[in-house]
Amino acid sequence: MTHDDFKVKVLGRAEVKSKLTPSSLSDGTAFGFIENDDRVLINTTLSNYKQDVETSKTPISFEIAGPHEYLYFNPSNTKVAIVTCGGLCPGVNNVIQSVVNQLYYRYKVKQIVGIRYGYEGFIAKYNHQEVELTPQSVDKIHFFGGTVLGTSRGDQDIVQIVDRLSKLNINILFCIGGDGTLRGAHAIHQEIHRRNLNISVAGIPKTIDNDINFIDKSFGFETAFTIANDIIRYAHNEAIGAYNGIAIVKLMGRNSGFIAAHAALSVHEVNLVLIPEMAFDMDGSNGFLNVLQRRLENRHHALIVVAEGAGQHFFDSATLEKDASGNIKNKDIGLFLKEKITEEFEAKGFPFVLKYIDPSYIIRSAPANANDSKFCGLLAQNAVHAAMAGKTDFVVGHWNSNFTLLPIPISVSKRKEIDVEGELWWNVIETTGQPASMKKQ
Ligand SMILES: Nc1ncnc2c1ncn2[C@@H]1O[C@H](COP(=O)(O)OP(=O)(O)OP(=O)(O)O)[C@@H](O)[C@H]1O
Ligand SMILES: O=P(O)(O)OC[C@H]1O[C@](O)(CO)[C@@H](O)[C@@H]1O
Ligand SMILES: [Mg+2]
Repeated sequence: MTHDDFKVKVLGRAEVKSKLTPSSLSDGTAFGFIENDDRVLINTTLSNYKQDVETSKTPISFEIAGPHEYLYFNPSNTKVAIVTCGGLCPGVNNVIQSVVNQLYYRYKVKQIVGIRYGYEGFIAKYNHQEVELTPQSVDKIHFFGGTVLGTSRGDQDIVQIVDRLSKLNINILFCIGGDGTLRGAHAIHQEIHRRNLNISVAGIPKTIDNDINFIDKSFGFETAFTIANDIIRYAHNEAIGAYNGIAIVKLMGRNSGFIAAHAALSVHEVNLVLIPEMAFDMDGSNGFLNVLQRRLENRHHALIVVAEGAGQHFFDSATLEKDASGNIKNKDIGLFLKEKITEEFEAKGFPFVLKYIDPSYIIRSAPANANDSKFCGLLAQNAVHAAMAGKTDFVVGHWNSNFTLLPIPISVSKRKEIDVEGELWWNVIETTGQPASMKKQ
């Protein structure tokens, strides 16, 4: 990838160049506006910088988000739609509320509609009616988990979506969702572009899995692993309460193990973490079962955290099922581990007590915690700034302490995963004391 791949698109030249009133203090000091060439480096190490200088390469960087002085849209006749798609995630209502408030109070945009139940809300056959959104109607929604607009999975016809956007005279569409939603947003943008329409499409990254590329964290992730933290601590009590007690906690994380890794790092009592990115064997002297048995022989209890996407290689790939959006439905690795441990230890006459805990949706249907609430508000404000300036096909992100804007295709070009040779995974290994590899010898 080159520097140019990271350039955010802007809609064609604006007819009306409205100006944003600066945020200023009574002494006239104004909060600065952002210029299009304000950027943050992807890699800030000195060695990387020297290498770029030596090879005369323009380093890869992201556009910094923030208020632009010149607006593409004229607030008095701008109409905005907001849609939420994919699985629930803490903070969706905070984002909806902050988008509405920022548009209404900062930009004086008064026409805002919510699309019901994800992308299917655009499709006539479902007969979902748009709802008007005002600061009054979204007042207090941030106290609740879920999404007041409703959500859905499943492919929808992009042509019909853009027909509906045109019919409603929408100028800006905010798509709140994960990688699937962002792919959908890009497809909508392409159809808008094909028809030469002036509609901006903005993405706001929602996923507890934290698997969106080039974004250091998605909203909801932190709340999800914080809730998991409590559950793991309680599971530890189950493990230590019995001789050779084993507690297994399965956590969401379809393809990436960030929730499991961060939850384990935040608890410190976890002995084994299994994630999708790490291949492991059941048998053999270094395999999972023997590692677990040695742990029990030494300490007489074991706390295991397993991400739902771990160990999928143990299941027959011919029986794989997909959800309505085409995402692979993982088989239950927690139950599989329970069965394998039971089989092995019973056959050996090795005493144990096993509790399997699957908190499932509980970690994602709760309201956002304080840090996520703050993060949601700032992501939303920055998405509004960029969209009002005419940016399109972008997702608002966060990198190296800055809010950023990324072209959507870049953000979905690859799923973000844990590098098992990188710092985060080594932190997990050092904190848990688990072997670096659980592969057969
Ligand atoms: N390539 C695509 N083109 C058009 N629409 C898409 C595309 N990929 C996904 N979508 C649509 O985006 C919506 C959300 O996708 P999906 O169910 O995968 O959730 P997500 O946004 O990835 O969130 P989660 O993190 O919960 O999985 C669905 O309606 C899906 O059909
Ligand atoms: O059962 P659902 O709602 O399709 O979603 C489950 C998936 O959604 C996620 O929570 C991501 O949103 C994954 O961790 C999980 O695999
Ligand atoms: Mg997804």
